[in-house]
Amino acid sequence: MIPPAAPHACPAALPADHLRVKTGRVGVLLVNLGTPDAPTPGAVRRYLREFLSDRRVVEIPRLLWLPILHGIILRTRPAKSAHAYQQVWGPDGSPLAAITAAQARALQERLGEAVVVRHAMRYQNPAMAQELDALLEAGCERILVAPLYPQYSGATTASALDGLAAWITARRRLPALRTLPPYHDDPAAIEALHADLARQIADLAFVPEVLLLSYHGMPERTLHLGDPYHCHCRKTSRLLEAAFARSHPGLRVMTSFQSRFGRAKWLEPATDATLVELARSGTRAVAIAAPGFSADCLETLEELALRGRDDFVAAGGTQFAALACLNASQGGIDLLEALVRRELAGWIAP
Ligand SMILES: C=CC1=C(C)c2cc3[nH]c(cc4nc(cc5[nH]c(cc1n2)c(C)c5CCC(=O)O)C(CCC(=O)O)=C4C)c(C)c3C=C
Ligand SMILES: [Fe+2]
Ligand SMILES: [Fe+2]
Repeated sequence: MIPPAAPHACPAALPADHLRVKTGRVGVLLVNLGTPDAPTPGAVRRYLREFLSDRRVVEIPRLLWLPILHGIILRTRPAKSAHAYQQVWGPDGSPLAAITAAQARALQERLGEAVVVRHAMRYQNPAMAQELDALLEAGCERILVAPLYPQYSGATTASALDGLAAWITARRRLPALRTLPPYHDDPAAIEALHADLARQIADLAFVPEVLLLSYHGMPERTLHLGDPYHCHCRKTSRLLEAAFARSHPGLRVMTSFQSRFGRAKWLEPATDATLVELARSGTRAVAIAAPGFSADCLETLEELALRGRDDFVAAGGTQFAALACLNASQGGIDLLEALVRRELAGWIAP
C-alpha cells in the first residue's frame, strides 16, 4: 500500500548510504505486562523492582513508597513469589512470556509478509524499546502498538503507553503510530470468550453450578479517581452473563477480583473469599475463568488454579476447574487478528 521512496538528491557531504534503510512496511507490537527472566529470587527481585517502581502501578507518594518497596517488599516478596513461579514455570520459561511469543508467531502467520509482528513486555524482557527498534530496523514506517488488556487500567494499558512514550522521546526517526483501544465490550471478544469457555465447560467431567469470572484487582481508590477498569470488568461480565444465560440457562455467572496487593482496600468481592463463601453456602462444583487476561500467567495458573482450588476444597467444595485463557488457541488468534486488522485499516489491504 505504501509507495516506494522516490530517488532524491542529498548533500554530497553525506555518505551515499545515509538513507539506505528499509522502508514501507507495517509493524504490529503485541505488549503484555512482563514477567521475571527466571523463577529465582534474584530475577523476581529485578522484575518486582521495575514493576513496582512504576508510578502508574503504585500511586502513593514516592517518599512514603520507596522506603517500603526497598526496605520491606524487595527483601521479603522475591523468595515467596519465586516459589510460586517455580510451580508454573514451563519448558519455554514463564507461561506469560511463552504464550505471548506464541500469539505473535500465530498472528504473523495470519497477516503474512505485509506486516511484521513482534511482541514485548512492559517490564523486563523482551523490552519495548528493543522491539520497537527492531520494527523500525525491519522497515516499519507505520506501527500499531497493541497492549493485550481487554479492560483499560492506568496500571496496565496506560503504563504500556508510557513505555511507548519513553521510546518516542528517545528517538529521532519515528514511525506513524496507532494504539489498540480496550476491547472489553467488543462483540468479537465477548463471542470468542463465550465460545471458548463454553467449549471448555463441555469438556469437563462435571457440570459446574457456578462460573466465577475473576479479574485482577486494583485499589478501590483508582475507581474513585476515574479509572474505568472496574466498569470495563463489570461490562465484560454483564455481556458474558447474557451470553451464558442464552446458552447455559442453569449456570450462575459471578464476578470477583483477585491478587490483592498491600494494605489498601481493593475492588471487591475478592476471589478467594468468594470461593470460600460459595463452598460454605453449599455450592459444590465451580469453574473459574479469567477474562481480563489474554494469556495464562502466574495469576491464573498459581493463584486461581492451585490456591483457588485449595481454598474451595478446604471450605467444603468438591469439584473445581480453572479454565484456560484464550492464549494462542484458534479462537484467541481469530480475535487478535480481527482486532488488529480493524486497527490497521487503511494501512494494509482489507
Ligand atoms: C490484567 C490486568 C492487571 C492489572 C489491572 C494489574 C494490576 C496490578 N498488579 C499489581 C501487582 C502485581 N501483579 C503481579 C503479576 C501480574 N499482574 C498482571 C496483570 C495485571 N496487574 C499479570 C499478567 C501478572 C503476572 C505476571 C507473570 O509473570 O505471570 C505481581 C507479581 C507477582 C507477585 O509477586 O505476586 C504483582 C506484585 C498491582 C499493585 C496492580 C495495580 C495497582
Ligand atoms: Fe498485577
Ligand atoms: Fe464501575
